[in-house]
Amino acid sequence: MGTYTISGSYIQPTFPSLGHSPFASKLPFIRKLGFFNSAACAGFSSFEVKDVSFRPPGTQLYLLKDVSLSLPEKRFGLIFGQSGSGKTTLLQLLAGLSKPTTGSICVQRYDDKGHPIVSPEKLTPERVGIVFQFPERYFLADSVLGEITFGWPRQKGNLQLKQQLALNLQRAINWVGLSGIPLDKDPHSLSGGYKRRLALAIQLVQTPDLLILDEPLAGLDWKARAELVRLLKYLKTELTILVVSHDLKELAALVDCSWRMEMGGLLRKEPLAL
Ligand SMILES: Nc1ncnc2c1ncn2[C@@H]1O[C@H](COP(=O)(O)OP(=O)(O)OP(=O)(O)O)[C@@H](O)[C@H]1O
Repeated sequence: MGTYTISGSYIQPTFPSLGHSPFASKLPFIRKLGFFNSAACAGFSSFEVKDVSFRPPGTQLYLLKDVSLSLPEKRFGLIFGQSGSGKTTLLQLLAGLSKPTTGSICVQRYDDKGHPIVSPEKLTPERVGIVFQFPERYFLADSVLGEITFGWPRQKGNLQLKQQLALNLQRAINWVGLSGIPLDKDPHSLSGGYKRRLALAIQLVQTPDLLILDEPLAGLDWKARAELVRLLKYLKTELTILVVSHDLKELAALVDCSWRMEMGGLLRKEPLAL
């Protein structure tokens, strides 16, 4: 693993060449590294799912049928619906973990008047951060810093990328309110709420254009849930967030767009009725 100099609240990673890490094959697919800097120009972007159907390879059953949705940047979207209806399946497609059988998942740029500018771009996995249900179950490192940097490049070179990662790391830790936690603390010893913050920080290091959360409040006590909702309210000012959750009441104040997933993988827009 790389080594890190921690001085005050600053972190300086150094990356020795380790060749092929024995952990590489176990690297969870959620630790994707990538960068995308949204073009700073007028107008806005929207994440657009168009007529997506999905049938797992080798099966005849469609889990999603003609799903369409549009989520403008810096908005908070919520998908709800019965267990087994296909919500997680849709998130996996958005994160690029499976490919739609038909349909497209794109980012469309619009001008100030809402007219599309240029052709839609494919939403690539590097532009998406995903935090699965109970992300703490996938923690592998024995320190907070090790957990955040687990998927970072270990080989020599690409200094610019590493410097950028270190800066992003500092920002992600501040964003999620982990700056008071020693970076050498065992992540397994954190409280439930802080484990979720850590899972978020891991994804925020890559500055995702779209942050996807599957049941972010599940399994937390009331206090940790309230704190996480507050954190999501703040993150919403910086990022586009799409959440799958059964906790409609607690998230309602954050939600800009909502959809119900019907059994059989049919998605329809539906405002929250609380
Ligand atoms: N690879 C697969 N092959 C066949 N069926 C699958 C596959 N993956 C998921 N399913 C089935 O697809 C349906 C939708 O699953 P999914 O996990 O997306 O539902 P969900 O709405 O997220 O449920 P929950 O709220 O319980 O997480 C379920 O019936 C599930 O068993």
